[in-house]
Amino acid sequence: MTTPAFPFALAAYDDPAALARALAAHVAEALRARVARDGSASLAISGGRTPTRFFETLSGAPLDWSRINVTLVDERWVPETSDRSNAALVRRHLLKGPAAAARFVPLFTGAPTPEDGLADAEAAVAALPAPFAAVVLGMGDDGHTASFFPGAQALSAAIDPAGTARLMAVRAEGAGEPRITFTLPPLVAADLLLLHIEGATKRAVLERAAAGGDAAELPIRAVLGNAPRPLDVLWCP
Ligand SMILES: O=C(O)[C@H](O)[C@@H](O)[C@H](O)[C@H](O)COP(=O)(O)O
Repeated sequence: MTTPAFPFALAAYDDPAALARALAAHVAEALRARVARDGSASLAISGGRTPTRFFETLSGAPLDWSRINVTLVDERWVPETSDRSNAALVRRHLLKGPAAAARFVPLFTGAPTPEDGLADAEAAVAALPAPFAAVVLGMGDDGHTASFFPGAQALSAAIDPAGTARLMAVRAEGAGEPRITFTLPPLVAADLLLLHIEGATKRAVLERAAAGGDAAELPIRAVLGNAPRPLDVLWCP
């Protein structure tokens, strides 16, 4: 067996419920540790279809949620009335029960475009305790993570490990609507950085990415190649 260009550590679970329990336990532990150390903590989570069960499980975690800030790794530039809104997903599935006490910092500002809203969104996230205690990434079948989409004009700036912008507006064919995303540096600086993927297709994409090649083709490579240690991946069929 050849060593992959970008090593990662994969934990495989039997089913989505077992994965969600393990993921929620890891994230809760990272949040608890940061609250104990600093008095507050922040968490950045992904939207899309995969994380719903994880959100539901985490919402019941016995944490001092009033000390926890929650934001999104990326957001589609739509209001919360849209069924494409990641913020709406977080409100519906995470910010309830004990987790209703968390402070949520959405990325959508109501401005007409993400370029117009960028400064206000930057100001909102600048107030978050940094670095993130935990970041949970997802991945699309095209190898995008956060809003690092193949073919996006902003891609090389968004995944520049030496970049200084925290947020960036992104437009890409595969993205649907315009988006706003955290850039690579604040994401890989998290105390705990996890990738949550489900299904054989995504696992195959991850393995192809890890074998090496250009991040412009499979942007998840930017995370695999710049994470401070082999990326922790939670997977189930
Ligand atoms: O807003 C988004 O779309 C996400 O934050 C995105 O990066 C997501 O994690 C992947 O697209 C996977 O999405 P699925 O879970 O729907 O496959």
